Amino acid sequence: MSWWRAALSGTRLIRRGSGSARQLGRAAGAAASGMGNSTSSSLGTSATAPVNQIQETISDNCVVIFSKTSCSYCTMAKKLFHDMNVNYKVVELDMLEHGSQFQDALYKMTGERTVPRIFVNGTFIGGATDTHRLHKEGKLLPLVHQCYLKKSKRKEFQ
Ligand SMILES: N[C@@H](CCC(=O)N[C@@H](CS)C(=O)NCC(=O)O)C(=O)O
Ligand code: FES
Repeated sequence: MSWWRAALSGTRLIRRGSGSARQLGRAAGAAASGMGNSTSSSLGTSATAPVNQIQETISDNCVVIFSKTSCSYCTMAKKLFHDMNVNYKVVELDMLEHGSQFQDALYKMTGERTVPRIFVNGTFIGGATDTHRLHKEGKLLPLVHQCYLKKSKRKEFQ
C-alpha cells in the first residue's frame, strides 16, 4: 500500500522523510538522531485522543515534523533536516482524515495551529522560521544529539 493511501485509509498515518533522507539517516543521521528504527506510530487510530497520539509520536521519534504536503515552509523544514543528514518523521496533516483535529491538538500543545510544527527530543522547538534560526545559531544539532545521548544511556543500563 502506498503511504498516502495508507494515510487516507487510516492504517499507517506517518511516513518517513524522503527516500534519500532515509538513506542518509542510515549512514549518519540514524546515529545522530537516534532514529534508526522504522516503527510505525499508532497516530490516527481513533480510540486514542489526538494529543495522546502526538505525545506518543514525539516520544518515539527524535525529530517529528507536523506538515502539509502543499506547504513550502514545511518543505523547507524537511530540507533543513535532510541537508543535516538527520532522519525525521513527517506527519502530513492534510493526508489525515482528522487532520484538523490534530491541528487543534497541536494548538493546545504549542499555542499555534500553523504548520510546520516541529518537535525534537520530545520538545516543541517551533515552526519553520524558529527552526532555521536555531540552526543558524548552531543550536539545532546539539538538540538532536540529545536523543542519541539518551539512547546510548538507555543501552548502557539494559
Ligand atoms: N512563522 C511560521 C509561519 C507558519 C504559517 O503561517 N503557516 C501557515 C502555512 S505556511 C499555516 O499553517 N496556515 C494554516 C494552516 O495551514 O492550517 C513558521 O515559520 O512556521
Ligand atoms: S508556505 Fe504556503 S502553505 Fe506553507
